[in-house]
Amino acid sequence: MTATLLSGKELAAAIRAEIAVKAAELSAVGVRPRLAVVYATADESAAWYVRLIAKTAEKVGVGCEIVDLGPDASERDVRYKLSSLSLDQRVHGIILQTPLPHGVRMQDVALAIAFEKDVDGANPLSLGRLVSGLPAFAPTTAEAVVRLLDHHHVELTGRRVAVVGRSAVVGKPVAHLLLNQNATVTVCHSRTKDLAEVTSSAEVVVAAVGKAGLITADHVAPGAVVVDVGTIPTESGGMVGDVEAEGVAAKAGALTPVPGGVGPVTTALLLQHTVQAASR
Ligand SMILES: Nc1nc(=O)c2c([nH]1)NC[C@@H]1CN(c3ccc(C(=O)N[C@@H](CCC(=O)O)C(=O)O)cc3)C=[N+]21
Repeated sequence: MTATLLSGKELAAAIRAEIAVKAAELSAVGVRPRLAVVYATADESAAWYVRLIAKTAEKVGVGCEIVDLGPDASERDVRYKLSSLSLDQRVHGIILQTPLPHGVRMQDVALAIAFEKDVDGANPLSLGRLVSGLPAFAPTTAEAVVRLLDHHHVELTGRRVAVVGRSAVVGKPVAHLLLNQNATVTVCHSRTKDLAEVTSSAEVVVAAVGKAGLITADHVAPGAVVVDVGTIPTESGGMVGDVEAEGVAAKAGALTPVPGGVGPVTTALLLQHTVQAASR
């Protein structure tokens, strides 16, 4: 048996087409949706992702402002920039890219992102509102996982789902979104004892750790649905996920590819949130 590939390309294209229409409508009444992308790292893959956002934004008629604070930016520098962008009437969405400079913590600086512009759900207030059932933007990667499963008609109600990873940007919010879809969610992490035993008793496994090949065939039940959130750059300039794809594809029922899975949906949702923020 070989797993069905759950592509994210078609869903991402459909979301982009929707955004293009809405962005054009807004531009026609004088509101051009605009996203600010802030980064403060010399990390090559972050710079690559920033360019990808800018390129995609341009294609769908969303303005994009790239702010490079440099890898030596202080907490104060980052907060100041996020505060001024929050006050800037022309900017509707703000994303602060990771990784951040040494000693700068996302939860501290993201408080400076106005929550109406917090299109990647980074402000602790957004996460709190989300969990409380109040309107808020979810972190795009977490939302992309649930949207992709829905697009491929993967039922979540009553299903056992194992989330591997507990970050504030993916693991925790995706666990919450899955819970909202009535899944029974187990969150695993680096201290989980016998990870393979836990994940192989799940019908859906979401891998969101950032360690290449962590999830092998031994970690999944025959026929399970596996979502790979990892995007780890390889030395040859490619990209791999948290899932050892070849082995897992031979055992799982379905698997999201890397690239071409969760990634494109993530970027599309970032722009969709920006258009939603602009239409308010
Ligand atoms: N605050 C914050 N939020 C993020 O969401 C965030 C971040 N920081 N830092 C960096 C990572 C990385 N990330 C990716 C998103 C989409 C693709 C993506 O679309 N990848 C294409 C690759 C296409 C190609 O290889 O050319 C694909 O999967 O098909 C990749 C990586 C979001 N991140």
